[in-house]
Amino acid sequence: MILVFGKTGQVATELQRQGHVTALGRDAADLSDPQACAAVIADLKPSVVINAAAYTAVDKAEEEEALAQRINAASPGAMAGACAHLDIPFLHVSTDYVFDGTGQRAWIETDPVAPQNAYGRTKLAGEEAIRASGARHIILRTAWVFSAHGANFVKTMLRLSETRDALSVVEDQVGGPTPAADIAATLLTLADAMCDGATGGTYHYAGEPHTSWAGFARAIFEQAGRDVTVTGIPSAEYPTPATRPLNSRLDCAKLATDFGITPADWQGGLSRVLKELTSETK
Ligand SMILES: NC(=O)C1=CN([C@@H]2O[C@H](COP(=O)(O)OP(=O)(O)OC[C@H]3O[C@@H](n4cnc5c(N)ncnc54)[C@H](OP(=O)(O)O)[C@@H]3O)[C@@H](O)[C@H]2O)C=CC1
Ligand SMILES: Cc1cn([C@H]2C[C@H](O)[C@@H](COP(=O)(O)OP(=O)(O)O[C@H]3O[C@@H](C)C(=O)[C@@H](O)[C@H]3O)O2)c(=O)[nH]c1=O
Ligand SMILES: [Mg+2]
Repeated sequence: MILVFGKTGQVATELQRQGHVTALGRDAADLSDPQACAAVIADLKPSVVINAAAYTAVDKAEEEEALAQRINAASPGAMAGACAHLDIPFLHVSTDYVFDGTGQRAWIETDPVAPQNAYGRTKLAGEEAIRASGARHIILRTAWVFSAHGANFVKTMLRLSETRDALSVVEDQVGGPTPAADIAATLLTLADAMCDGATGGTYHYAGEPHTSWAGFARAIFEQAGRDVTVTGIPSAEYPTPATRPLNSRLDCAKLATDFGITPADWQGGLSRVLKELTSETK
């Protein structure tokens, strides 16, 4: 049995579509309660666990860091501990926001981390708790996740285009938008490999080609056929409670070398997500 924490989120939804998984929502496992998360693993005795739940509200985390820390660090740590006890692999999703965003080069897995906001600090603490647990694990760092479900930048842009014909979007934050469907497929492949005895570790997986949020917005409006003018602005002109890293590029070569998994094609993924959204006549 593949046990998934998370049911309604972007990655959790795609995992349920693509894999034969048992997905636990907040009602079955609340990540603000680490002991309850560990107990459910001990109880169900799955063959592998994937954690696709997290506190992902980046700005709100600035005010709720203690809660975000329980959800993003204490609970994944407790889950990993329970997996170590059962001797089963644990797969977890982390973020580009563990990096400080300096430089232009794509980050490799061993680069120094230095999160710039509360969400990033809690996600980094989650990584550290998992590594300390003794569980055989994969920490898959990804970035800029989008899908037809849940809250994401694509859906925000489409919503804004209903009432606006011009938008200002930051152009100095650069990264790789990543379709949730590709993350789910990658996690399922990695879960198999881990069950077959792969060593695991920390890996980067994101979409290519790299672009800015402004570039991503332009691609969204172009593919969706919406006539919205996007003006690229520096981050300083779009103040938010949480500071975002400027350089979010993730180097995904290690995943290709060890597992033959290449970066996601976000432009193709965007086309599929837009089709799905139109077929739902949203
Ligand atoms: N979104 C992004 O751009 C990125 C995400 N990631 C990481 O990828 C992973 C998946 O993210 P994504 O699919 O986008 O997440 P979403 O924001 O789409 O969904 C978050 C999920 O976590 C659940 N959740 C939140 N709090 C709790 C709680 N206390 N107890 C139980 N469940 C809870 C939510 O359930 P509910 O519906 O009940 O609130 C929801 O299912 C996360 O680890 C995230 O940090 C990494 C990089 C980028
Ligand atoms: C709506 C809007 C946003 N922006 C900017 C703000 C921000 O810098 C950028 C993206 O906005 P978002 O709020 O979608 O970004 P954010 O919620 O920070 O997205 C992040 O979520 C977490 C969970 C991650 O792990 C990251 O990889 C990343 O995907 O666009 C504009 O410049 N103009 C706009 O009109
Ligand atoms: Mg957001």
